[in-house]
Amino acid sequence: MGGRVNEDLIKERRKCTFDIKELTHIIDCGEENTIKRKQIDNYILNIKELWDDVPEEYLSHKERYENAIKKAFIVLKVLRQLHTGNIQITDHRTPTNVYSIQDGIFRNVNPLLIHIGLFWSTIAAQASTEQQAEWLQPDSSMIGTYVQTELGHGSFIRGIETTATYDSTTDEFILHTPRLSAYKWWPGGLGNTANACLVMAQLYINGTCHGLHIFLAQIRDFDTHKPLPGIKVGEIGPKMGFNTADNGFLGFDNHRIPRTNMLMKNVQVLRDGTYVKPKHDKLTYGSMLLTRVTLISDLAYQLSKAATIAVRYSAVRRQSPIKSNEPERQILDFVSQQHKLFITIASSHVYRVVGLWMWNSHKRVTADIHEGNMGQLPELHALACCLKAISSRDASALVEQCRLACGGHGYMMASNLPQIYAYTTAAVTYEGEYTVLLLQTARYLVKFWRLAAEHKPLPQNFAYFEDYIKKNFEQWRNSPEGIIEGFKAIVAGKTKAAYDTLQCNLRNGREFEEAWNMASVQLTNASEYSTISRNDIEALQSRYEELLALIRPNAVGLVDAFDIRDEVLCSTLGAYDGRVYERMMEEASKSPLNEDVVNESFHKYIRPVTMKNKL
Ligand SMILES: CC/C=C\C/C=C\C/C=C\CCCC(=O)SCCNC(=O)CCNC(=O)[C@H](O)C(C)(C)COP(=O)(O)OP(=O)(O)OC[C@H]1O[C@@H](n2cnc3c(N)ncnc32)[C@H](O)[C@@H]1OP(=O)(O)O
Ligand SMILES: Cc1cc2nc3c(=O)[nH]c(=O)nc-3n(C[C@H](O)[C@H](O)[C@H](O)COP(=O)(O)OP(=O)(O)OC[C@H]3O[C@@H](n4cnc5c(N)ncnc54)[C@H](O)[C@@H]3O)c2cc1C
Repeated sequence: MGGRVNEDLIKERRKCTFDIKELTHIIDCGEENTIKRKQIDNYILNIKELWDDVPEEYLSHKERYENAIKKAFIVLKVLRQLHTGNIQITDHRTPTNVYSIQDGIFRNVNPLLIHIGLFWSTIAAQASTEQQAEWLQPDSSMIGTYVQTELGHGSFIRGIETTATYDSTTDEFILHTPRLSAYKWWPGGLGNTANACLVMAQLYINGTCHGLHIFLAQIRDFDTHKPLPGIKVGEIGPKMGFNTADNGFLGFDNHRIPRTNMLMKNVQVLRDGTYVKPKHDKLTYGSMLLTRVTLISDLAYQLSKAATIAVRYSAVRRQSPIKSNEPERQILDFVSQQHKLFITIASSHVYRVVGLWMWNSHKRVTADIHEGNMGQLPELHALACCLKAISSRDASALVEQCRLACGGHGYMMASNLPQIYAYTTAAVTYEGEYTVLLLQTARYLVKFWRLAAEHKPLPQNFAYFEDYIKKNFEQWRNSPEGIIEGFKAIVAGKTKAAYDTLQCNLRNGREFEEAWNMASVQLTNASEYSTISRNDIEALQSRYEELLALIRPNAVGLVDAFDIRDEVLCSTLGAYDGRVYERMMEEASKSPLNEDVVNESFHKYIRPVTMKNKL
């Protein structure tokens, strides 16, 4: 859309006090990455077939999927060409970042998300060298997904009921779905797209259950795409979001696969049925750990999109004067509006930095595991659980706050904020539900509190537990170090409270698991344990308000630095030129309800009632 840039946005950009490009380079981890990102953006976003004439929302469920598949395979073809041309399409930060432009292409979810993000990465991490050589061919016919959750079990995966029974007479596993609750339910791309999948199932050898293992199973004919005999597969129906992801269901009726289709890097079943144990029995859960880590960066990116839309809109939107004799003000001038928006910008930076740190930690710990050293895995798991839980919860709350900050127009699909919310809030549930993951971290913390309470030696990372017990915490100081001290006091205090409740429940004769359940609200909720006083809080509040005023002139510059193209933002409210009302009118004109001046329902249903006695 041509036309002048909104005057208010021009003024905002003029008064920005820092170099926007420099911040973009910091966000991209270096200028060379910015250049590379822009090249890939240009290359892919210039493909005309990727753009819709009719907005996605006006398509039926089936049309949406078919449209998304068309685009997914255009993108896949391009990615393969880039790969063949030896152009590295992932960067060193996280594998999800370069896929972020896909948010714009699909305005929803790529049906190949799990194929690219989980199927390939699980094979790369958990299949043996020979299996990888066979399955990870760039021109493979396999379109895969990650099939774990069942109708009856998602969080408690030890409860999964699908079985893989070894038949030594034929050297095969028999995959079977024993009852309705054992049907696989949810995997992305499973409904119509995938012809293969990685299945999580209970391994049985000679009547002994060895727990959960991962198996590669072909489910559709590669040529005809028809389900193989013994496979019942389909799509699960419309959802709050993710409607182009064809999440599916799957049942096996004694479906046979070769023994060599079990992922065998960490664990093996030999020809004679001998079971060779893994070095750590949670290595099978490795894909969940990796995805939790990458999600933190992805959620930071979703926050930067929501902030860009809401801040630009708030600079353009004028409503009511502050003083009665003044013109109407930009809504960004209201301090309460700044309070709603600036925290979203800040949180995006926080989770971007933490996500990068976790990504590097994951690389380091994975290299150690490769060398047989599992020592750092529990800490990484505890951190990934907690950070995935709070980043998804924060992101969905803040995206919703941005939507509300755009008033009525934020409720329009054309603002793209409802879609960003639907995408973000799903992450609170998938890949480990919020509370369930917090309880995993609590389990880790309580273990170390027990050591502290029993005055046993603690690792350096938990020395502050001992400080808390010995009341070594200093009084609150308003400085970065002081704030960190304050947070340590909160963690120690809330862990102590939960631990004491747990002990009390145990003393009252409860079994451990029951005592744990009774303490679970304390285990997940923050309590007010702090070194901070009422005066400190007042001082912090006024400092916070000063900071809002300091950030205000740079607000538009800060979101411009995220450097998200209009084609990716997909928002009438957030485009770079700020031509909000023009874009809204143009989008409204695409509504099918504007095709006829008089809709035919008037003649069929309205007129016969309203004109009944007058005809
Ligand atoms: C690259 C990615 C790109 C794109 C992706 C983006 C978007 C994708 C969109 C959608 C994808 C959605 C995919 C899915 O949702 S797949 C399904 C995910 N499902 C889950 O996450 C299930 C959650 N449940 C669990 O993880 C487990 O059931 C559990 C809660 C962890 C409990 O497991 P359990 O076996 O019962 O273990 P516990 O008895 O509780 O603990 C025993 C012991 O093991 C430790 N532990 C648990 N998990 C791990 C792990 N992953 N790694 C290391 N250690 C682990 C646990 O701490 C405990 O240790 P102790 O020392 O205390 O004994
Ligand atoms: C959009 C989307 C995409 C998905 N994609 C995939 C996929 O590709 N592959 C796949 O395998 N799965 C996928 N899933 C499934 C997803 O991983 C599960 O839904 C998720 O792990 C939550 O499990 P659940 O549905 O069993 O929830 P439940 O565990 O039934 O949760 C319901 C409630 O019970 C509580 N609860 C459960 N257990 C405990 C406990 N021990 N202590 C305290 N409270 C508890 C929870 O906190 C929650 O409040 C997807 C889900 C969604 C929404």
